[in-house]
Amino acid sequence: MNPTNSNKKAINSPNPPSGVSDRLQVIANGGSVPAEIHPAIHDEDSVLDIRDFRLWYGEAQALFDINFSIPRGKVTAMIGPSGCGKSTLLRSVNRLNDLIDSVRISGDMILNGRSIYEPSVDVIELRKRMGMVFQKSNPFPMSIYENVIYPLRIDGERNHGVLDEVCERSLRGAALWEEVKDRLHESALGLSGGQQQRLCIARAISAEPDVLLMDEPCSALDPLATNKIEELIDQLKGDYTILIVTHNMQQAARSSDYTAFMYLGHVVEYGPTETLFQKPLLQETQDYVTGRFG
Ligand SMILES: Nc1ncnc2c1ncn2[C@@H]1O[C@H](COP(=O)(O)OP(=O)(O)OP(=O)(O)O)[C@@H](O)[C@H]1O
Repeated sequence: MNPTNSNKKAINSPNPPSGVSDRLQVIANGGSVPAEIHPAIHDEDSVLDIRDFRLWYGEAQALFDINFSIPRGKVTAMIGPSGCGKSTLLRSVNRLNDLIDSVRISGDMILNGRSIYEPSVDVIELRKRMGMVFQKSNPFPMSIYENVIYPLRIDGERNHGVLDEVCERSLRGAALWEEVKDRLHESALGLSGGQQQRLCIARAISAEPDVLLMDEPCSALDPLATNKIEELIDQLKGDYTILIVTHNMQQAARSSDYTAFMYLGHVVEYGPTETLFQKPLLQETQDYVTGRFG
């Protein structure tokens, strides 16, 4: 497939594109190429459709014409060199970027058939339908129990039976119950780093989100704690749709069902993880996943 002729800068660049291998150069020159989307994705039931999504920080465009869908009950990883827009795209799903004054967007995202960016959308309600886990665990300075049920508390739930049940279910779901069941009312800040991250996952799933967003959830953890989170991701999929940003190629290969390779704000190739890592459609993807650049 040839790059599109949509951008004059690319067409008139001193080294005009001659084919697939020049894609990243075209993008670097400010041009646009259509993403390679593997047909397998079309067989999936999609929970989130990203449509012609673009984002600017002030004058600087960080995301370009993003079009892809996130399959329900699967783990989708976003990979790509630093600064390619992975976190920006992830944060756009729950409209966290709204909190930055200079951000402007166009296009839309459709969650379970409903627009995320329509003016009438209640952003607080929208965020309740998303769980978010950050790079650095962020337990609140309160008990383990209160951390887990926090989303229900702010929703006004007072029934102790319901709160207890959600607390146990979420902690079991986050593979933390056995380790903390005898100290639920102790401070969450006394847990280890890996436990704190699993606690944040428990809090994120307590409100049964439509999508669980994870931004480098293991980057601050040691290999053992990382392993536990990866096992947990494996257990959670099916019940939850997970969208994860990772720098760690092995982690993407191990933990995800689908992978999107991004470069300078563009999705370059998106498909089943195994294919993307072993037999991608594009040489550029092959070069990235085998560590030739990035
Ligand atoms: N708050 C912000 N204001 C202005 N520019 C920003 C802001 N956040 C990110 N950017 C820019 O947007 C682009 C994409 O950044 P983003 O953090 O989304 O990339 P990333 O792929 O997640 O990077 P990394 O892997 O290093 O975390 C970068 O050029 C970055 O400098």
